[in-house]
Amino acid sequence: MTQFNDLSSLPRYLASRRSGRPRDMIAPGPDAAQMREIVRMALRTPDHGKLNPWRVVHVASDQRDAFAEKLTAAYRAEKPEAGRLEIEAMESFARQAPELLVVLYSPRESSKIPLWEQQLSAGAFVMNLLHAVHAHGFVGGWITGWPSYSDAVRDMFGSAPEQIAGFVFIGTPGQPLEERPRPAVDAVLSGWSAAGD
Ligand SMILES: Cc1cc2nc3c(=O)[nH]c(=O)nc-3n(C[C@H](O)[C@H](O)[C@H](O)COP(=O)(O)O)c2cc1C
Repeated sequence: MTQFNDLSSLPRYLASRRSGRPRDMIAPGPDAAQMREIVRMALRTPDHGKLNPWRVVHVASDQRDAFAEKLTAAYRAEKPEAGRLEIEAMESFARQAPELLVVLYSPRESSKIPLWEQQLSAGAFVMNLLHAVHAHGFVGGWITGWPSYSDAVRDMFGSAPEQIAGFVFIGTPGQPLEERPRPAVDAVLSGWSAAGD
């Protein structure tokens, strides 16, 4: 059986990294001090121009009901025809897993650094955040879905032109993690051909 997120060495961890499924996560999650340390580690993210075009909002566990209420209201406002199941899915989204960090992409539009590079840095930041979560013995899951693309939801955490890069749910796996198919190295890695053929 594969051991995922093997913390016995850095290469072993990187070779066995696996996200958790937020809806399967149970307590414990990180405490306040661990959460600060997780974010501190994620600050070591490649970032052209030292712009830090990303920031994080922690939704505390006692704020999840309020988030669920606001999320379902935003969903209803955009989709007045939504049925009960869709609304319940939004409620579950807001309440799943012990901890929730919302990562915002905060572009510096006046900078000379292209926005594409700032977006790449935001993605790298979320990946680094996941590594930091796993380094603390927890499991993380990066998800987007409808809430990440709603301006009303974005406005709960930030303001335009910011965008939600992802919801990072954090906890302990409540179910064994399962392997996920990965591409073969040769499907991804090729040698360069100077002739372009
Ligand atoms: C930008 C982004 C958004 C994602 N959104 C979702 C999502 O909404 N729902 C989901 O099930 N997985 C989503 N994923 C995939 C998971 O985060 C995760 O990568 C996937 O389940 C595979 O697990 P792994 O990280 O162990 O490879 C997203 C990944 C990325 C990079």
